Amino acid sequence: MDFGKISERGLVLLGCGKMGSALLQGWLAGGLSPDAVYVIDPNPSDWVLAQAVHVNQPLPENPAVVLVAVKPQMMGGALPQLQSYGGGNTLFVSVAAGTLIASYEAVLGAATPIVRTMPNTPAAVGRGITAICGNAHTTAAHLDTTQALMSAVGQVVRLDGEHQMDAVTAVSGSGPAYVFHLIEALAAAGHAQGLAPDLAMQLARATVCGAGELAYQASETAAQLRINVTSPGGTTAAALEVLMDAETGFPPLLRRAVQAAADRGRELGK
Ligand SMILES: NC(=O)C1=CN([C@@H]2O[C@H](COP(=O)(O)OP(=O)(O)OC[C@H]3O[C@@H](n4cnc5c(N)ncnc54)[C@H](OP(=O)(O)O)[C@@H]3O)[C@@H](O)[C@H]2O)C=CC1
Ligand SMILES: O=C(O)[C@@H]1CCC=N1
Repeated sequence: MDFGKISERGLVLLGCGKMGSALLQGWLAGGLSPDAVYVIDPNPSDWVLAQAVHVNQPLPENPAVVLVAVKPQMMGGALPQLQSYGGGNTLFVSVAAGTLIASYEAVLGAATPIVRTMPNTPAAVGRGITAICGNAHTTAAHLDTTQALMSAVGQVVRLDGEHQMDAVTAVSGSGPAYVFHLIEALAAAGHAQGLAPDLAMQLARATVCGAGELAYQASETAAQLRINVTSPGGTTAAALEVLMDAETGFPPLLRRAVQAAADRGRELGK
C-alpha cells in the first residue's frame, strides 16, 4: 500500500491493545514505516515496544490520521488530549464499538472529518473485514484513505450510514468470538463422546479453520457447502436436524446473541 500523506505527516494511534495492535501489525507488514506511527497507550505491550514506533513520545504537529482504538468506556478520559487536532485537516478514524460520531464531534468539533469503522481481530492475519461510514465532513478522499488503511488488514465495506453500525458490530466485530466459542463447544461435545480433550480440540479447531478456508476460497454459497457435507439419511443430517431447529437450533440462538450484542452497542452509545 502507498501510505502517502500518512508517511509524511504521521499516524497517531490512541490505544494500542488487541485491536490497535492487530491493525498496526497489518500496516507495518504492508510497508508503513514505524517512524510514521505515534502510539499513545499507558501500558504498551512488549510487542508494541519492539516495533520501533514512537510510544508515548511527543506527537507530530499535523498528523494525517488519528486512529482511536481505546475502549468506549475510556473514551471520555482519552480523547480530549487530541482535541487540538480537531477541525483541521487531521482525519479521525474510530474503531470503538457503540461510540457515536456525535460524541467525537462534541469533543473535536463538528468540522472534524471523522470516520467510524468496525474491524475485527482476524485483521491480525490480514483476513479482517471492516465496515466504514463517515460524518458530514468526510470527503471521498477521507473515505478512500480509511478504506486503504483498513484494506491493509482485510476486506472493507462501506455502510449507508451509522444506523447500521450496531448490527455490523454484532455480526462481524464480535463474530470471531462466536466462532472461537464454536471451537470450544465442538471440542467439549467431542470429549463428551469419549475423545481425549486434546484430540477433540485438535479435531474441532482444524474443522472450523478448514471450513472457514473452504468458505473463503469456494465459489459455492454457504448453503451449498453445507449440502455438500450432508449425505441423505447420514450423520450430518442427524446433527443438522438439531442445529437447524427453528425453535432451539442455531438460528434462534444466534438471533438472540446478535440482538444482545447490538443492544449493548446501542447502550454504549448513550
Ligand atoms: N477486540 C476486538 O475484537 C475489537 C475491538 N474493537 C474496538 O476496539 C477498541 C479497543 O478494544 P481492544 O483493543 O479489544 O481493547 P484493549 O483493552 O485491548 O485496548 C485498548 C488499549 O487502550 C489503552 N488505553 C486505556 N486508556 C487509555 C488512554 N487514556 N489513552 C490511550 N490508551 C488508553 C488500554 O490500556 P490498559 O489496558 O492499560 O487500559 C489498552 O492498551 C474498543 O473501542 C473496541 O470496541 C472493535 C472491533 C473488534
Ligand atoms: O466486545 C466488544 O465490545 C468489541 C467490539 C467488537 C468486538 N469487540
